[in-house]
Amino acid sequence: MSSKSQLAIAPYKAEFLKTCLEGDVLKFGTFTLKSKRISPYFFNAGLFFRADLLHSISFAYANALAEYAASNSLEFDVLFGPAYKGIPLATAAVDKLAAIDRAKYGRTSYSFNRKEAKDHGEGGSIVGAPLAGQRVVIVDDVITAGTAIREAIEIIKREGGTLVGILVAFDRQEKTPSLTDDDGEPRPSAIGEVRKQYGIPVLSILTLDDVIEFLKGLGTEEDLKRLEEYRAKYKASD
Ligand SMILES: O=P(O)(O)OC[C@H]1O[C@H](OP(=O)(O)OP(=O)(O)O)[C@H](O)[C@@H]1O
Ligand SMILES: O=C(O)c1cc(=O)[nH]c(=O)[nH]1
Repeated sequence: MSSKSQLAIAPYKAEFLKTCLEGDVLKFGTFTLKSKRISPYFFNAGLFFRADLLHSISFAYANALAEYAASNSLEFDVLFGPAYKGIPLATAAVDKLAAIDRAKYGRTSYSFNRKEAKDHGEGGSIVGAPLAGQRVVIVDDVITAGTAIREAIEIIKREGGTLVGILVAFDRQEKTPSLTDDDGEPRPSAIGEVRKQYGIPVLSILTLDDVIEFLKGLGTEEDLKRLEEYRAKYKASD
């Protein structure tokens, strides 16, 4: 890999991106998204199952959150991981927060939803910390059209929690879908809309722009070209 491409983005991002590429978390090809868009790349956080990969992503989450919290006086009680892929991410991130600063984060908790409510035993649809009266940060993998994040926001509201922030590994920086999807009209991203609507920080470790910068000069011209074409088609206006 050339040092030129690695210098184009922050070193901690380049490090995380290399881990994603080595673990096949970030792949190039042809993928159908939840929004039905056809994408030339896919970020599969389900592949952070190996100890070293989970360690890498959960530290990246915890560092990003702790740094933002320190410089912006953000306070939170619970990390909420939407089912399914958000579950191990939020759980591991809470553990790393305590490793970074036990005095500050030792009592920070995790919580997640069941996709189907359980009607026996302890019942209910939330596992982990109850959300009522708590300041909650959503920890998830990717935001594309924002459907999953809006579902998570509704769950937190319903359970009586207060949403204070969102942290994702990857911001695809795509405009929100319209009825015809490819209508050529400028629109903001789902992240931009959520930021505006709720007035909360939405943080991401990596963006599509970061990946494109990183790939420049790496000799993967075909992937780079397809990513740039996709960005031109779906790039959000914010
Ligand atoms: O912004 P959106 O267009 O909603 O798409 C992004 C979401 O879609 C996927 O989750 P999915 O709901 O497929 O569930 P999973 O975690 O069980 O894979 C992915 O993990 C993101 O959370
Ligand atoms: O939009 C999606 O469905 C999506 C995109 C992506 O890169 N990764 C993922 O898990 N889901």
